[in-house]
Amino acid sequence: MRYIVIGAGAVGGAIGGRLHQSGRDVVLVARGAHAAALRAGGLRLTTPEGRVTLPVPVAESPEEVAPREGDVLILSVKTQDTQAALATWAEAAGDLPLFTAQNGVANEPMALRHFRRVHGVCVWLPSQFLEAGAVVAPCGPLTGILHLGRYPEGSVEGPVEGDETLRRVSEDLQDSHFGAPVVPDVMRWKYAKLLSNLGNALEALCGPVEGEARTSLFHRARDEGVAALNAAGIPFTSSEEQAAAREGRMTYHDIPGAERGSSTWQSLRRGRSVEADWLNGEVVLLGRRFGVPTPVNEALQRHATAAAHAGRPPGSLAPEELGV
Ligand SMILES: NC(=O)C1=CN([C@@H]2O[C@H](COP(=O)(O)OP(=O)(O)OC[C@H]3O[C@@H](n4cnc5c(N)ncnc54)[C@H](OP(=O)(O)O)[C@@H]3O)[C@@H](O)[C@H]2O)C=CC1
Ligand SMILES: CC(C)(CO)C(=O)C(=O)O
Repeated sequence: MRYIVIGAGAVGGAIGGRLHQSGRDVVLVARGAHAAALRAGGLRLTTPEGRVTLPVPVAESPEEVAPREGDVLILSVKTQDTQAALATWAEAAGDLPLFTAQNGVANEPMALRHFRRVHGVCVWLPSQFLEAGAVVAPCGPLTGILHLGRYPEGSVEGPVEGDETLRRVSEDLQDSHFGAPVVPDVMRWKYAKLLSNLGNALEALCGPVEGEARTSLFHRARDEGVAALNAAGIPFTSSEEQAAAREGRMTYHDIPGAERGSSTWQSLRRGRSVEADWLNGEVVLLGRRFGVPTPVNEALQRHATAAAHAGRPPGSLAPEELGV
């Protein structure tokens, strides 16, 4: 089995790097200065165990990878880049299985337009990509926990337990410093994760979610998300269920010299576009469809997107300036 990791940034670099370290066949697909740095000097992966340089093969296009029978695609671009990546890879990938190692809940239906065999991944994997060629994955003993499941759930190919691809990918990940439970309801996990990611834009705009003003804004954004999911009849795992899955298995370690911030914070820090339309924007969409007011998520979506367009760095807004 060869893993083609499309979008080898924070999450893709950590997953691809760990799989490579455990002897799996991996190709990292990257672009721009990051691709050049990976080719020139390998992937510099920092974990609580230290920093290693991994000579993982790198590619920039399907032609260079030449996908073949037995390959598995892992999609780990931000959601705003999903459609373009799917369109680039679908033809060359044929009937190969695709795993969506991404936040939000919009990637799986997008992927299903192009790929028959789609597997959702709920990604608990704090990781940083701030410098070309370098990824930091600060958690241990597990680097991350990746719940895996078929999309759509209960699809035509029989019970999830009999899915050979899921079983093998789960085994490979578990040999590579990840928890990787196969679940029959991966979207239930992903909707719960979406609720926690409603704080990403807030942290990127206003700084860490601490202190009265920012904590209260996060709770309001989350409450709107819960109300929208309930109104839409969408199930999500409870905080207790999620905490039990992670219990003592993933502790955040301070890595000297490494900055800390969510994936959206990192996007602003690197001057890139943000994922807010697909995180806060998912709640806004559901709110509009099911009659639930979502003013805090609307403000976070709007301000985060504007900050990215204007090239503003993280932390440029006071909580009061959100106007909610
Ligand atoms: N970072 C984290 O801690 C976590 C992130 N996630 C989720 O994981 C997903 C990925 O996030 P993250 O790893 O942070 O994102 P990153 O921005 O770190 O990595 C994505 C990489 O994909 C590259 N890319 C985009 N499109 C293409 C393409 N068509 N071909 C090749 N490369 C491409 C980007 O390039 P460029 O830089 O040029 O745009 C970037 O290098 C998101 O959904 C995020 O929310 C989930 C849990 C934790
Ligand atoms: C909340 C966090 C850091 C956890 O992995 C994340 O999902 C992100 O940065 O997008």
